[in-house]
Amino acid sequence: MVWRNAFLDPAQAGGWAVLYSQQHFLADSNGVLFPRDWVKRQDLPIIGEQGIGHFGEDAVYLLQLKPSATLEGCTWQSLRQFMLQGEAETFRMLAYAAQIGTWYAEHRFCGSCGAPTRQLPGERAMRCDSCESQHYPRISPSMIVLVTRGDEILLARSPRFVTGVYSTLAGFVEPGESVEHCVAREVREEVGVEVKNLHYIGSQGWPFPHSLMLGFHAEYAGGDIVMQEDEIEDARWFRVDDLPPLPASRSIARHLIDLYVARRLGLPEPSLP
Ligand SMILES: NC(=O)c1ccc[n+]([C@@H]2O[C@H](COP(=O)([O-])OP(=O)(O)OC[C@H]3O[C@@H](n4cnc5c(N)ncnc54)[C@H](O)[C@@H]3O)[C@@H](O)[C@H]2O)c1
Ligand SMILES: [Mg+2]
Ligand SMILES: [Zn+2]
Repeated sequence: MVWRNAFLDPAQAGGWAVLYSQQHFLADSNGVLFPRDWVKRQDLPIIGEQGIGHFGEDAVYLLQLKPSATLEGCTWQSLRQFMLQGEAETFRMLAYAAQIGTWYAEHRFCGSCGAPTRQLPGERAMRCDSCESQHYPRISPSMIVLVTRGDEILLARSPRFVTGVYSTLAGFVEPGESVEHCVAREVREEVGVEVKNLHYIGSQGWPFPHSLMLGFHAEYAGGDIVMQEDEIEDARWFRVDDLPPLPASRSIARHLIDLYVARRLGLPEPSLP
């Protein structure tokens, strides 16, 4: 089944609902989709409602709930869990739903003047009538890069990672800089080395909570590894045939690594998930 984003009017009855709060979805043994009209009879603390798209032929709505909400036979499951183990199209749907939920939760009041906002009909925007501003879903561009040196790749560990896992370097683009500049700056800040010959590989929406990852390969150009305090716990060069535990297979971090390794070892190239 294929997921497609769409703007649906919540005034329409019927369809299916995903039940969302703070990066979690209610799920039972049948999954995350519940008959919407039935859900609305369950006396749940609903904060907001959005029509978000179609899963196959079915209309899907996002019901934003208070975190205290409970539904018999259901448990709250994290978006990260669906990224790690869920079916691909279901994860795409939930990734979109979570970002719409985050946007809605963070823009119920105007950031400029503090007045309550209202949702514009027909557009994914929160409107402040008091100061006439509009607030759209926020997307945070971030670079992610695999630094390479022939048969070696530079991987690092953040203290936040699962024990033993090493990954590529990543960081948020700052206002006014290009993504290319961000790659060079973040690599310098996090591991102290210089890079050259950037190659853009591809991008990935990353809903934790609203990053857009822009992925690169870059060649090592000089410098010794100097780790950034607090951010980087360890960073080293690894040979492509002797790698540590790597990030989740659905991440662009993993794709950048797998792609480079495949090219070096003459294996078939993987495609971006
Ligand atoms: N999909 C993937 O494969 C993959 C892999 C690694 C990182 N990521 C994502 O890349 C993003 C950036 O990576 P990072 O954590 O190394 O970033 P980073 O190196 O820029 O440092 C993180 C710090 O940036 C600050 N920050 C948080 N949100 C921000 C924002 N919207 N704009 C600017 N600064 C912000 C915070 O102080 C945070 O501790 C994160 O969202 C992370 O989840 C995705
Ligand atoms: Mg970083
Ligand atoms: Zn306002």
